[in-house]
Amino acid sequence: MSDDSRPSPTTARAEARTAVVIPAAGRGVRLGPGAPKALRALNGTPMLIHAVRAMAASRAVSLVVVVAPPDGAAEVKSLLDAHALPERTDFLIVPGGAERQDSVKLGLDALPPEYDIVLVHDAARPLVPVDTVDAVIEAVRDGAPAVVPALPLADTVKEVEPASAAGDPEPVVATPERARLRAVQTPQGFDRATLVRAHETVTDNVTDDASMVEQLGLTVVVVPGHEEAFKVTRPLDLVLAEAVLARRRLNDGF
Ligand SMILES: Nc1ccn([C@@H]2O[C@H](COP(=O)(O)OP(=O)(O)OP(=O)(O)O)[C@@H](O)[C@H]2O)c(=O)n1
Ligand SMILES: C[C@](O)(CO)[C@H](O)COP(=O)(O)O
Repeated sequence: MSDDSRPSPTTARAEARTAVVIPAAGRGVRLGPGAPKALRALNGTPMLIHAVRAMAASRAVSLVVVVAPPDGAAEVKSLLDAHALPERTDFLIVPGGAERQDSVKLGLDALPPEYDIVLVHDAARPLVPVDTVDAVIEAVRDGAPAVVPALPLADTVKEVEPASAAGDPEPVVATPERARLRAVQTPQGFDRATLVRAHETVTDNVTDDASMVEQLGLTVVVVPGHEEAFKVTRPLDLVLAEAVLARRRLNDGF
């Protein structure tokens, strides 16, 4: 017997609630000595707070799970309490793990059952514009199991045979066709059940969540990324991030 009052799968996805997991437990070794990267300041405000605000700026996001440095959950709670954040958004804080993948899994494990769409967003990408966040959510709502924002590359990329010892030469093995390559950013968006299955199934070391979904044999959809969604990885990235914030302040007229 059919039940016409039951929502179709497409309608159900369009109405699904969205949560964001923000892995913020990394040390930031490539940025140099100092506090864990997510807690370092950009124009006086911790990078993590910028990232949380970037996610909470989307009206579709009703929960943000911050995955804190393993011994830093109390500090992260104090930071969230001390900064203005949208009241419509709920927050959870969980301690992170040894690798990014472990931290994302710990964040996923903390999600309440009512969230069917999950975004995973690096604290290290504090300046992603809300339009990019919304485009990712929209594509998941439209039915994609996994969505990544991405940009074409400016550099030519070479595949090399990695040196076995420091200083050894690294012969080039191949030059992939640049027009077919994309630099992938976050937030990456997922149907929750798919992302949970990917984290339960894939044990290889991977550098992003979408590649785990690829390993399940599912299609990952690309939407346009944004230059301001770059990852703060090395010291020069801090200079760029502060310049972007200064330009935004000028454009906003304060
Ligand atoms: N064990 C880890 C490692 C990384 N991350 C998070 O994953 C995101 C992307 O990682 P990356 O930029 O590599 O950060 P770090 O691991 O801190 O950087 P590095 O590799 O230079 O130490 C960051 O927001 C980082 O805090 C995490 O939550 N848990
Ligand atoms: C997830 C990611 O930001 C996509 O580009 C990236 O792979 C993270 O890499 P990292 O080495 O953990 O910074």
